[in-house]
Amino acid sequence: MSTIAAFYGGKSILITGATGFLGKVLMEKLFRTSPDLKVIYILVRPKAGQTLQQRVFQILDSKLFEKVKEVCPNVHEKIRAIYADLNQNDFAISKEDMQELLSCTNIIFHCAATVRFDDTLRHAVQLNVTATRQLLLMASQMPKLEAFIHISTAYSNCNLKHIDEVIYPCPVEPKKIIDSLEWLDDAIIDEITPKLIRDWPNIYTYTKALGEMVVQQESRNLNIAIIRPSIVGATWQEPFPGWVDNINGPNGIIIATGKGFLRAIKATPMAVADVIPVDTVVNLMLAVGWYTAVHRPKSTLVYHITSGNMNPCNWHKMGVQVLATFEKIPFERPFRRPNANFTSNSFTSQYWNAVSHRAPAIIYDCYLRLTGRKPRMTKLMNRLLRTVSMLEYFINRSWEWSTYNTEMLMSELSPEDQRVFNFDVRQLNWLEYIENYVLGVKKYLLKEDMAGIPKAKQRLKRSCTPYSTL
Ligand SMILES: CCCCCCCCCCCCCCCCCCCCCCCCCCCCCC(=O)SCCNC(=O)CCNC(=O)[C@H](O)C(C)(C)COP(=O)(O)OP(=O)(O)OC[C@H]1O[C@@H](n2cnc3c(N)ncnc32)[C@H](O)[C@@H]1OP(=O)(O)O
Ligand SMILES: NC(=O)C1=CN([C@@H]2O[C@H](COP(=O)(O)OP(=O)(O)OC[C@H]3O[C@@H](n4cnc5c(N)ncnc54)[C@H](OP(=O)(O)O)[C@@H]3O)[C@@H](O)[C@H]2O)C=CC1
Repeated sequence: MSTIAAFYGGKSILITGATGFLGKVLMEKLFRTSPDLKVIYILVRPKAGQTLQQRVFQILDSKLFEKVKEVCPNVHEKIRAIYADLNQNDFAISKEDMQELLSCTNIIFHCAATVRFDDTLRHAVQLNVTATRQLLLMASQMPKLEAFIHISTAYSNCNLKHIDEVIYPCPVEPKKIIDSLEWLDDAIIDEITPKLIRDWPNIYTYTKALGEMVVQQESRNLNIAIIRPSIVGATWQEPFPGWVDNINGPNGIIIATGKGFLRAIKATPMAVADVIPVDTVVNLMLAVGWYTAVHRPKSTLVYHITSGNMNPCNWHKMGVQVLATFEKIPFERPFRRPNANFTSNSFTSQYWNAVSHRAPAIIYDCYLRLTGRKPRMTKLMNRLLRTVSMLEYFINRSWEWSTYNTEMLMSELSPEDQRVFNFDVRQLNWLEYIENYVLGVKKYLLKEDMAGIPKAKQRLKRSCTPYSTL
């Protein structure tokens, strides 16, 4: 019997960000391995015209939760969706709900965040910093709380090259930033933002670093741990390979390349592609929740969950494998045949953007106009190139993350727990993983029918562009 699975039995668990990519996989694994848990409270806001209940039903009715319904048929009764908006004071949680949360919660997993690179400083601070502080304050009023697990990112200190499992101080105190945002107007905030974020590449990574400082400062006598995943990718094994549900990180790039929109990218082929499967991250989270509650380390431990130092893969290898998979499993109705070039400097990058991206888009828009349709390709291409330019920072550098705490935890687990909550990334076969990843993007993101593969392959054969120049 798994000690970790048994630990979550009978527990009341609070998850923020449960409707997000990581949150859904976390809930799935919890219900599948500990169906006797008492309740999972999730803080949810209504969205896109859907009520909280509709959002919960949509998640539970998805393919991701198919196995859960077999092992935990009453899963609907075990999720308690609580209306909450982390942008508001007290999260706008009703008095009764707050009372229940405060008196019953045993474990907190804080996943909610804005992960947009271009968010405003005001909004990103509110969600990634102030809301974390607010949640810690709530946690300090929970008599039954055993552990508070905060999800950060391995890139919160990406202004450093070697990153240890410690909390690094930020140049300006989070409290000072929170206070000043209260009275500064938006125009001034925009002006001072570059000065504040200094050598961080974007507001997201900067505010995640501030969030960690807040965790350190407000930890009081709580049992807290911080988890820092690198680039979170599709599931590796559980509940099935290749599950993915948003266009963040590599996912949008895979789509744009597979559909033939993106054909060149400024990337360093030998830079480490530090992708980590989402189920690996979730397994570590659950192991950390157990360890923090049971062993109560004296200080806040930080755990890196990255692939680079244990089982490195580089962007070249990834690119080649992604392209090879497109040949076996092509996407439907591509704009052009998928192809990819790494460019090494800004000049060649601009050249390829003009020749391989903007010019074909303009020509295609002329064709659309001439046939009486609305032009759209130039706009789409411009947005794609803007997105790619924001990701470039991360595909042209390598980082070293130390993983002492993560390895220590692995050695503390029983053989059964190491199997059920496997976060040993050394066992990952990249070629197999990437193929399943691309297949998952096709199935779960693009919702393309696998029956269409032979036809898509025939089309690809007829097109004459050389396949890969990577
Ligand atoms: C095992 C997999 C390996 C993958 C390897 C890929 C190989 C692919 C192909 C082969 C060869 C080609 C060369 C390969 C070279 C390697 C390239 C790989 C790139 C991988 C880069 C990953 C870097 C991630 C870095 C992460 C660091 C921190 C990690 C974290 O902690 S948190 C999670 C990260 N957060 C995000 O990813 C959010 C980023 N997104 C944003 O901030 C915003 O979306 C935005 C970029 C600012 C754009 O905002 P907009 O206002 O314009 O609006 P919107 O969000 O609605 O999107 C607009 C349009 O842009 C499209 N789009 C959005 N995101 C992406 C994306 N990641 N890639 C492509 N396109 C994207 C979106 O579809 C919209 O399109 P439209 O509606 O048609 O206009
Ligand atoms: N994905 C990645 O590559 C990586 C992610 N991380 C970290 O992992 C965590 C989870 O990320 P991920 O799942 O990918 O992100 P998602 O964007 O998929 O999910 C974000 C979650 O936060 C919730 N949220 C955002 N704003 C609010 C709000 N005002 N009130 C209530 N809930 C809100 C979202 O709810 P809603 O559905 O209503 O929008 C959603 O559930 C984050 O802390 C992120 O920094 C770290 C490293 C890499």
